[in-house]
Amino acid sequence: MTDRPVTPLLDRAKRPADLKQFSDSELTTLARELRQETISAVSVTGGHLGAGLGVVELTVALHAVFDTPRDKIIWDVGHQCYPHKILTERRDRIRTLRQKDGLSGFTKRSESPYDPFGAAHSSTSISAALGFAVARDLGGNIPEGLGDAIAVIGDGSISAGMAYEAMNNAGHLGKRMIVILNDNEMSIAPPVGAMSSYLSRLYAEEPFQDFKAAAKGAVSLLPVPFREGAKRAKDILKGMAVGGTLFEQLGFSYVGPIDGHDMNQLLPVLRTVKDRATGPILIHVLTKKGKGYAPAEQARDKGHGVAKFNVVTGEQKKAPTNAPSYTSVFAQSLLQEAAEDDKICAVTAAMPDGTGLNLFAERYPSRCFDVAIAEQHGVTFCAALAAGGMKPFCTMYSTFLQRGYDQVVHDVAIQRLPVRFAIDRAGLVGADGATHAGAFDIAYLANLPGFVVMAAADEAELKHMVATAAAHEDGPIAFRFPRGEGRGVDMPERGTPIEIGKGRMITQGSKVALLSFGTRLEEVEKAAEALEAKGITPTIADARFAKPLDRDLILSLAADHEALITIEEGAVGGFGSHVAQLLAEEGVFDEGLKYRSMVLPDTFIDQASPADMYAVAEMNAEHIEAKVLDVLGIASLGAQRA
Ligand SMILES: Cc1ncc(C[n+]2csc(CCOP(=O)(O)OP(=O)(O)O)c2C)c(N)n1
Ligand SMILES: CC(=O)[C@@H](O)[C@H](O)COP(=O)(O)O
Ligand SMILES: [Mg+2]
Repeated sequence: MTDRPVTPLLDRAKRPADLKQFSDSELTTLARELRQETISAVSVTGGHLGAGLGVVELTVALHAVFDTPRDKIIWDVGHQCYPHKILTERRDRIRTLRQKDGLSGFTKRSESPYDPFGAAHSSTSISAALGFAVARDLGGNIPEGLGDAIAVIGDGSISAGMAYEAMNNAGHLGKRMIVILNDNEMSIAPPVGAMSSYLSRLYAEEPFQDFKAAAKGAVSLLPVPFREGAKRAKDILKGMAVGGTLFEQLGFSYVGPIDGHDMNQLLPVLRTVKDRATGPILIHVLTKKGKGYAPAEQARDKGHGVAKFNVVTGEQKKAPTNAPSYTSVFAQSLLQEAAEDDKICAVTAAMPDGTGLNLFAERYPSRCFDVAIAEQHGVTFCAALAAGGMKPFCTMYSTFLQRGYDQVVHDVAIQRLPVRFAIDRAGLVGADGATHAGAFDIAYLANLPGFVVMAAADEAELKHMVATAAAHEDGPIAFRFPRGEGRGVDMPERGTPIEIGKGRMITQGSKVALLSFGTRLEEVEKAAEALEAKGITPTIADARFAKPLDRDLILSLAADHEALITIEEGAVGGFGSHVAQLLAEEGVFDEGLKYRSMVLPDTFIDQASPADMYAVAEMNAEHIEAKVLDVLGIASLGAQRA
């Protein structure tokens, strides 16, 4: 059902400045309409539903109290920004969210001046807010002006080191800035870790103890009705009652916790903070992820990420699948390996479901670790697990592993520790767009001495690579695989370790060799079929390894063919570059080999379906076919004839 909700007040709110004309009770009604509009929009696009629903009142209150875009609202991760987009002159395009040529599912500077800082990876917002605050105080000059800087960060995202690095710096600098801690007691999964327990303690029912001490602090920031209302004061002072919050010790004034769905609390607190803040302030806001939409509230993940759905029933329209997902093949294969080897353990950074490790956690709870959003820690933790004789599988999305890169180099690679990196979401991922593309891991891992880097061409290969990684003890090893379902190939009962550095021939042809690394192999095979019809039979090989390269395979392909083309789902500097280096060093170019390397282009590709994104990258079957014709000079002959 895609009927639009009736939204008379929202229809009048063309831009945030219009909110200034509304009374507080109208703002409450406006929030109700905004929630309905958000649900309606996501029902036709799919996307991150629960987080946005949880911040509807907060979004309205922030835009009503502050003056955006002069004041900067910086949404951490940005997955909760759909209501913000609706209020900031993008309502007309809200039903294009996450679609090709549509609105991004995250905040994006190039999209709107109301998005002062882009995001999608978590825990950057406090650093960004501090940067804006300092730029303001140093006289920075931008067209929208520089006013208040407000970071809105979730209880899941505040687990990451960056947030503490930023608070440490902000508390020291003492600049006026605002951090809103949006505490819904959820990450994607229920949050884990001591910090999460600490936040819960801040609002647990504890007896009110020390009004006097508290009165010196945050309470003086609050408006009179708040100071006088014993119940509210009690609520707000609970943080003080447990002896001064961590945030205060870091130099922030702490206000809260307040009910983030109650405009009568949000508006006065924000107004007072706006009027009186002199230094860094943290406002602790309690919200419910998925608030106001029963199917989201009741879902295990609180509607974190949904497909298109029926608004009335909440039923999601998931596309039928013909093959298991790569993630599930990985997860099942790891379970098989772990059943045979009690040293195998698994680490995720707040993505238990996305990586399939929820299954591992169920079966082997003592060997599975959700370290929260803390990729840097997760990698070093794995390094030491390996140093301690365990066999850790550090299971992360390619894009999030980027955050742990120094740890990969310094703690894993230099010490030659056998950490197994299971890299999910390799290549272009679709609706999450450029921020989530797994574009760089081949390049950033294959340049590290001693690393083994593999890519699975299909789900059976993935199974073998899990077995290979489990068996590999001589230093770090990584294997990558994409988002989505496999090819539907026959699957072995168990994976068998592959010889390190050995690729495989797929078909023997002549003239041109196509050397694939990863799941573009399917497109290569489609291209070969089309080429057959033109009388060209390419040789096809699956490299399996970007490091160590299968020198014999590559040099023999080079020797036996007029042209060699590599293809990989990664940026320049990866597999193809290593092949080119080998060929150059071996003098193969001196003999006249025609060499081409198909990699992701040197641009960030916006969201679309993966196939459409690969079309932009010119890496689908038709592009491979065209590349072959071009390198053999056949396309140009055709062009001359035309
Ligand atoms: C560095 C990084 N790691 C992992 C993720 C995946 N991720 C996106 S949102 C999210 C949960 C965030 O929880 P929280 O900040 O509490 O926001 P909520 O969804 O509860 O509103 C995670 C783990 C990410 N975006 N960035
Ligand atoms: C916002 C975020 O980073 C995650 O929610 C991400 O969108 C999940 O991606 P998958 O859907 O591929 O698990
Ligand atoms: Mg949360």
